Amino acid sequence: MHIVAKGNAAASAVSNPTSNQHHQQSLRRLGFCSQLAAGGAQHSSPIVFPEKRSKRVKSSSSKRIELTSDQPFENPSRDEVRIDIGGGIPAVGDEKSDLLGDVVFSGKLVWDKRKTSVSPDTPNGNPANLAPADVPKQEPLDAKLTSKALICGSTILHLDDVISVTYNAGLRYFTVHSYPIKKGSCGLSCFIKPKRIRKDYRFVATTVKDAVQWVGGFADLQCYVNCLPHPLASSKKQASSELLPIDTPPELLFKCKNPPKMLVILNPRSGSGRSTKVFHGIVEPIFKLAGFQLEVVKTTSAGHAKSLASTVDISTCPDGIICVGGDGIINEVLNGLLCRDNQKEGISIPIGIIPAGSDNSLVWTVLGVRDPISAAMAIIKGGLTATDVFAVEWLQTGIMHFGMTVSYYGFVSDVLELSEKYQKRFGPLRYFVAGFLKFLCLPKYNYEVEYLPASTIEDQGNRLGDREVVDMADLYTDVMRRSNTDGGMPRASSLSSIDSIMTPSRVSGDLDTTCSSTHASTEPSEYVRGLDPKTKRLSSGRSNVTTEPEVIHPQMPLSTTPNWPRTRSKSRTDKGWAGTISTQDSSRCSWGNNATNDREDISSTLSDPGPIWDAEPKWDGQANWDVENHIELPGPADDVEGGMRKEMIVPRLEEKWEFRKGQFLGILVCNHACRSVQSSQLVAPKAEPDDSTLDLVLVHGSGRLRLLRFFSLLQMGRGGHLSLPYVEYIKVKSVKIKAGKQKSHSGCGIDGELFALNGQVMSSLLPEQCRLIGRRVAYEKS
Ligand SMILES: Nc1ncnc2c1ncn2[C@@H]1O[C@H](COP(=O)(O)OP(=O)(O)OP(=O)(O)O)[C@@H](O)[C@H]1O
Repeated sequence: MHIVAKGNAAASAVSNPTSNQHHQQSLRRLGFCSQLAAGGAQHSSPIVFPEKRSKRVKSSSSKRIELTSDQPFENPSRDEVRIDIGGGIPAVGDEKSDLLGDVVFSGKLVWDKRKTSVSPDTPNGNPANLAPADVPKQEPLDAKLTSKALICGSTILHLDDVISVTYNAGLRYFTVHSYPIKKGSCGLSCFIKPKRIRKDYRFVATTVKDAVQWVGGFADLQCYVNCLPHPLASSKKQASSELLPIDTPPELLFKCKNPPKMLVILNPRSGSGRSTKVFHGIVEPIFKLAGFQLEVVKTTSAGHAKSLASTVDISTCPDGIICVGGDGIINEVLNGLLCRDNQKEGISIPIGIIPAGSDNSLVWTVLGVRDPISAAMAIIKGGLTATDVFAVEWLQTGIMHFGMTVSYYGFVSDVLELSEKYQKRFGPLRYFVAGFLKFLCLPKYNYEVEYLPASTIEDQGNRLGDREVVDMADLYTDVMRRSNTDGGMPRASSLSSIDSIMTPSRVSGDLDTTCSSTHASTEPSEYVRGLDPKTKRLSSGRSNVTTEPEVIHPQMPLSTTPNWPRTRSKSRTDKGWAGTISTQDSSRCSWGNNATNDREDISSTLSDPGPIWDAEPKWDGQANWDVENHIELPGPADDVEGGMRKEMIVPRLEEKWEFRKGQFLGILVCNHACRSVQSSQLVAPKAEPDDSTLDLVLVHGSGRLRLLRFFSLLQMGRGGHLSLPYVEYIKVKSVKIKAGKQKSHSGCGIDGELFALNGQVMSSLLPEQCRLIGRRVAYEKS
């Protein structure tokens, strides 16, 4: 292993400049962020956000030092405590220490562990009460700031855990604010959940200019910097020789960027009322530390969040909306966003989630975080994770409701409905009570289910010759118009109930199997029978229809469009996402295999920005989500926005809708794996939130024994429930469900909202994806 350059040489090169000009050049050469501040007004506690520094950091790569295993730190202090924050990162000197990334800056630092009093002037922990020359009498340690960590002596502080850095202009001190995971002591660690706690590390650089370099290095690495005025500036005290003049030269200030501005929608009833405490007590201070500007609105009733999201002026919260609560409040916000006049803008508004409800399956499953601090850090670190959105459409009325987690029918939706009655009396226990009662008097549920397996589309997508060209505009869905009218029952509760539904005490089995497996072509459902002739043929899988003119019946669903319902009457040009529909439809339907791969590429780009020097600033200026962060799937070039009629390719007449009819204990249509925060439950292990498919779980039959076996295996979280002989698990593009004759058991739950299942509903994915703020982390880490 080789040392490319000596870190201290680089450090001293900038710490002793001969002139201001030389100094600025040095800073530039090293890629630091000493950009001219916008005037001297920056003394007023500016919050600093890094600029696009990637190129500068990159260009300095020749001067960067590679951290290698044969470059041990010299003279580590004896009383130094090694803090391996984050776990699993090797100690400096280990053969894997290059995992800590490229060195951005190196030099000497003193880790000042003395306690300082916290005053109103120093809320961020910088030592205003210490005299500038009051440096602890400790030996300076070799220190390096790498792209992944700050290493001081044998201490490693991972940047993943860092929220921001506070620096007072003109001082040698700077403070790093972090929330590392505190592990339990060895004996208890397996019983105690790892928890993040705040830790502030104060360091003293060799010189003021060095301090600026260190802080600039953090800014280069996308850490937020709170740059405060000199502590003596206000008291007009004489600056010592070590201090810079009160009017700090502008080249030593970091350029201020607009801090992220977001709207927080907080459901004060979530999690039995703990959400307010969670937000104000735990999460808000973290956002403040990171410089976020938040406008907090507490909901006053069910539906408030939806109306807020549908009407909010996005220029007041250009960086997104943060939902504080359970899955229900997120669902409201999603539906509100999709109700906006400009739907394309609506769905592109990023959604952040702070879990504070009974269950938060979405953020846990998709981002891998389940505690509020980790969720806040994911938002602060930024990045976007694309997530499919499904629409459940009531085919007879055209009403739509959107979701990102799951829609469900049968026993679970019945329990949710019943649990509403016990909300006040039992709180979160209501699911258990309702589940138990429902279990004791378990009804029989009858449904007709039609589904379009995902593989059918992909197979057909490869057979170019068999495709039919359909005018894209005819397939455009007027989703907004119909989704504005909500129908059905009032909301009952969330999916969390699946987890906590029941532990039955009595079992009596009833092992009837009444499912029938029929092909849609031979036994179309009533709904399919009601379609126009062409649609019927499309749905039934016959392959001899080619060019006859298409008749579109208002209010009539079309089964040729597996991923989205088709348009009725809305004009094409005024709909924001028409163009993207064209692109995505094509990729979803016609080039299924390629599309899947391309989509994964795109998703991974979103989730992983690559090396830090290639990363864009996360909150750079005013967000323009359409342009800067638009998630677009690959597909043929189109120009719908320009008014051209687009064509898309739809698999021709080969859609093999499968048909099931009979008794079902439950039907679950999952958009992601549906992990539960409360247990190891995992409903759809193969589901991915961005794979353009839905995962259908059919629990056939009736009877308590079946139900008990299913739930017992479901709770184990190993997918055992899917191996039961009466459970089917299929990846699908679209599902149609219709209740049997027992109208009393016909609820439909969507992400915690409960609706009446009147007539037939169809679940399918929207062509656009939603953006959750944050990147996925490994589940174990949270
Ligand atoms: N101020 C309010 N008063 C009453 N209900 C509200 C209020 N704000 C939101 N709601 C409703 O509460 C529902 C549940 O919210 P959320 O999912 O955030 O909490 P939760 O604790 O997970 O609840 P649950 O376990 O019942 O789903 C939302 O769907 C919304 O309709």
